[in-house]
Amino acid sequence: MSAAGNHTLVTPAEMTAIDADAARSGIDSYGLMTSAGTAVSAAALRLYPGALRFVVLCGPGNNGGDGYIAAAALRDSGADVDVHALGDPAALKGDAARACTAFGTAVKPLADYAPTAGDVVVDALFGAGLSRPVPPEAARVMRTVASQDLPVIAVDLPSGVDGRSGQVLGASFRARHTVTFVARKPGHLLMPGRMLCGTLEVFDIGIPGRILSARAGRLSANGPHLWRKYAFTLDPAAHKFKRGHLAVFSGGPLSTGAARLSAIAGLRAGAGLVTIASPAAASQANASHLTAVMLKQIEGEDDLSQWLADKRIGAFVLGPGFGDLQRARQYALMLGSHKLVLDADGITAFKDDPGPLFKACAKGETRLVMTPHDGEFARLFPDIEADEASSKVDRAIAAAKRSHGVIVYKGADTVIAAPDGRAAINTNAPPWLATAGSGDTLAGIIGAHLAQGMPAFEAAAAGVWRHGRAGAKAGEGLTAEDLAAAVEPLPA
Ligand SMILES: NC(=O)C1=CN([C@@H]2O[C@H](COP(=O)(O)OP(=O)(O)OC[C@H]3O[C@@H](n4cnc5c(N)ncnc54)[C@H](OP(=O)(O)O)[C@@H]3O)[C@@H](O)[C@H]2O)[C@H](O)CC1
Ligand SMILES: [K+]
Repeated sequence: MSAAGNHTLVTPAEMTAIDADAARSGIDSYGLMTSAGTAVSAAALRLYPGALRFVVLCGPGNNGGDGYIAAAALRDSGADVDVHALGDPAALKGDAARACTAFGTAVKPLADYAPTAGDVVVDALFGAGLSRPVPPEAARVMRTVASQDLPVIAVDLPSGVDGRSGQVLGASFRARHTVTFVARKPGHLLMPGRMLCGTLEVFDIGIPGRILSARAGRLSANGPHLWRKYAFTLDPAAHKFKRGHLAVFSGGPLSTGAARLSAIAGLRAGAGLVTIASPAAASQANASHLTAVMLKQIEGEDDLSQWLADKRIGAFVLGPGFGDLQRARQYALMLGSHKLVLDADGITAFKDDPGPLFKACAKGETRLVMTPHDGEFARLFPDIEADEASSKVDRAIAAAKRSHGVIVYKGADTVIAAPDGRAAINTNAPPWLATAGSGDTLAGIIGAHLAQGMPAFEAAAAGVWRHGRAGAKAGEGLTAEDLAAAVEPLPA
C-alpha cells in the first residue's frame, strides 16, 4: 500500500492509456486486476473483521472484475460472501469474465439484494469507466444501503462519482473507505466526490512509475512539492526591501477592514514591507488602525502613476473592500505590467468586459493572479462556467489560458491553474475557513509571495496551502484576524 503521498493525479482517460502501456510492456493485466481485488478484500477484512456478511456488488466492466477477485479472496478467508451483479455475468469480457469464472460461485441479480443489518457492502459497480448516469436499479440499491447506514467500501471510486470531475452522475454510493489504484484521480479530490470517498487508500498494483509519469498530465494535489524550491528561508539580516514590498489598495472610509486584513496577512506571510494605498477620505480610518503596516495616500490615477515610479514595490493587491468598480478597473489596467493579485471588487470590475485586462497581461512572464469564488468566476468567464461537460480543473485552466493569469478558483476544493496548463487541487482547507475576510487574507498571502519573487503559479499555490494550514491552526470559530495571525512560516 502506498500512502496517498504521490501527488500526481491521473484522469480516467490517462489511466486507460497507462493500462494499455503497461500491457504493451508485457505486464499481465489479469495480474493487475488480481492485485487490485486482493487489496480491496484486505481492506474489507482489516476494517470490518466483525462483518456478518460481505456483499460484493459487481458491475459490467473491470471494476466488477476487481469485485469478483475481492469476493473470492473474502470467501477463501472464511467470510460469508454474497455477490450481486448488474447485468448478465455471462456478458462479461476479458479479465472481468475470467475473474467471474474464477470466483465460480452463483451470482445473484443486483435487484435481488436486500440490504440487511451487519452487511458490509463492497461497491464494484462502476469505476473509471462510468460514462453516464447510473441505471435506476443501481440508484435504488444506493438509496437503500444509505438508508440503513451500511458501511460501503468502494473499489476505485464510489460508483456514480465521475473520476474526472468529482461530479455525481445520477446517484452515488457514499463510501466509508475507497481503495484506488496507482494514483488518485481528480474526482477523489474535487467536490462532491471527495465527500463521498471516505478515507482514501492508494494501492500500488505494480505499474512502474515510469509508465505513470509518461502519461500523467500536469495536474497534482497542492503541496510543498510544487513550490518548495521557492520557499526560500529568509535571511534575518536581509534588508526589508529585499524581503519584498507589497502594496494593498484600501476601499473608502466605511470599508477599510478588508485591505487591512490583506496587509497584515501579507506581513505575516513574509513581505518585508506592506503599504496600504488609501483614498484621502479613508486615510484617517486606516491610520488609526495601523502600526507595522505603512500608509500612502493615493487619490486617483495621477497619484498612482507617480507611485508606480517606485520600482521597489514588488506586488499589489487590488479588490478587497475596494467598492469603486470604475476606479478598480482604471487601477488594474494601470498595473498591467506589475505583479497583481486581483480579488473581489477587482474581479467584479471587469464583469462583461474583461478583454482589456487580459490584453494588458498578455505579454511577458505571468504577473496576474485572480482569486474568484464561483460567482466572481461566472462574471468573468460566463461561457467557461456554463460548459457543464468540463470539470472545475478544466474550467480553471481554460480561464487561466484566456486571461494570461493564474486562476485561484476558490471553494472547498480550490483549484489553482496556470496559463501553461499546470494545475493543482487544494485539500487542506477546513470547512470553517469559509468566513468573512478569509479571501482578503488569502489575497494578502499570495501578494506577499509575489512581492518576494515567487513565480505566480507557485505564489498562488503556496498561498492557498498556507491559508488552509492557518485555518486548521486557528481552529473552528476563527475570525479572519485569527487567520492572519495563524499564518506559519513556509516549510523549508
Ligand atoms: N490500472 C488500474 O487502475 C486498473 C484498474 N482496474 C479496474 O478497472 C476499472 C475500469 O474498468 P472499465 O472496464 O474501464 O470501467 P468500469 O468497470 O468502471 O465500467 C465500464 C462498464 O460499465 C458500463 N457503464 C458505464 N457507465 C454506465 C452506466 N451509467 N450504466 C450502465 N453501464 C455503464 C460500460 O458500458 P458501455 O456501454 O459504456 O461500454 C462498461 O461495460 C477501474 O475503475 C478499476 O476498478 C483493473 O482491474 C486493474 C487495473
Ligand atoms: K466502484
